[in-house]
Amino acid sequence: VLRRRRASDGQQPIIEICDPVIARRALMDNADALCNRPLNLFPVALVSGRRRRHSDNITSVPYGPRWRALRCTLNAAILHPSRLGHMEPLRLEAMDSLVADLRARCCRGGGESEIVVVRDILNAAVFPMVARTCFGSGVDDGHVRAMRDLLQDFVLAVDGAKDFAGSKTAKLLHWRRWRRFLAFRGRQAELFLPLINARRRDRHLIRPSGGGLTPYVDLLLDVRVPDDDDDAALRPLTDDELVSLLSEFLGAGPGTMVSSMEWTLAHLVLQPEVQTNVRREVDAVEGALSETRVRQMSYLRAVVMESLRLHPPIPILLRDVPDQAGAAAVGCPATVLPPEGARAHFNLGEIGRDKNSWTDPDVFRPERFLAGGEGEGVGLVPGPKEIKMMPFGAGRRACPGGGLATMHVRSFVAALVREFEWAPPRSSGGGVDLTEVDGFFKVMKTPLRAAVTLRRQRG
Ligand code: HEM
Repeated sequence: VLRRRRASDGQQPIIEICDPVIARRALMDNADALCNRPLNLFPVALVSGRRRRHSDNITSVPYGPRWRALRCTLNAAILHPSRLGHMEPLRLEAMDSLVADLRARCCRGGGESEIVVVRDILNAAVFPMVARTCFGSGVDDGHVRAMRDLLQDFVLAVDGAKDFAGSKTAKLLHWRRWRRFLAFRGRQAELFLPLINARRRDRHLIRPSGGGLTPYVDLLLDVRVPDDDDDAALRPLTDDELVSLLSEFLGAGPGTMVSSMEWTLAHLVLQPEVQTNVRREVDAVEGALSETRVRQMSYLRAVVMESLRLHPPIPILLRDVPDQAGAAAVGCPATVLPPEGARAHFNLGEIGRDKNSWTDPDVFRPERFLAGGEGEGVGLVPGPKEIKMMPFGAGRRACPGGGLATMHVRSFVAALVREFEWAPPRSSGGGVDLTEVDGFFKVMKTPLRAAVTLRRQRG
């Protein structure tokens, strides 16, 4: 339940929490004691060599006025439920282009089923949508591809960097990888700054993208944050901060959503009866898969919730345990806390599979989230009473993007199930391997390959 082990870089002990009751006590009852992430773990902070107070995106900024200003900016204009509708044109466009692409592949194959690597087709559809949420609809395909490649390389480098974070000796040993890692920030700046400057220059002339959606970069250009030395004085964001916040948005969104879509489709491939139930619900709806229509699909919601319970796309939630109050919050005797503090790792996969919360916790059974089921009333982010799962975290630093992300995931799955049949590939072994790999994201060790067959032509 409560495991203690030392971090691989030998720096701070890790307190691993797998019990939802301890997680609730730590993150809800003792929210004040645990409201920051361990900064020395963030490769971005390592690369920039910044001091703590200069950390510069929402994930890494310490809890306080600057965090509040940045988080409110993202929430108010993009993630707030009242704004989600503005995202609809971009989402429908991305779904249409994914469906058209898959349909063309099926037709070229003469109506036979086509084998697709699901992660690849999803990445190709989701990333451009998120990039346009950031930079506006005018950003060209070449730039979008370059950003996607860079972010993918970054995720790979971060996964590789884990074993040498913080340790000087290890850094020397892995100096090649380290240098490559150092180069990322420069490459991000080279790629993003021309786009930021173009928006700086032209944004007043350009209509908002996606039917009223103001690109994230425009919001960031307008925001004023408390100054580092004087909270009462406000200043615009620096170029460095802009690059970091945009990278965070591009990194947080597509990877998590594609992971969730891939896991969900894997279960639909393995359990055709679940796929049929989703299809029945989706087929009952005529016309575009608007947000309003998708919201009414309760079985689809249950399927996505069940997928998030079993395979939370972010495997571990991190908190800095700086002092005795923090140690007490995670149920750790203060006497075992070394002067340099500790890190708390909340294992989201194990918390979602707790046998005291769920019957047959390892079984994929969406019905548990329907009315009368044991998961009825469980939300994306837990309330103060109880934690049964927390794929979007909990407490002050919980993910602000859950509403948007699950709307994207549900809509894409609905579109793909409406147009195509999904089955295991008959050739090449034919199996679906549900083995997980925990890196930056929780992904399928063997990327899902599925046999896709066109169901019907839509007018
Ligand atoms: C399925 C998709 C997603 C999952 C599973 C996910 C999960 C998470 C988790 C577990 C955390 C840590 C929460 C904590 O420490 O308590 C987090 C933080 C965060 N997420 Fe997400 N996320 C998703 C999508 C998104 C999207 C689409 C955005 C932005 C548009 C986003 C923005 C953020 C930000 C800014 C934070 C840091 C919040 C803070 O420190 O105040 N996420 N996310």
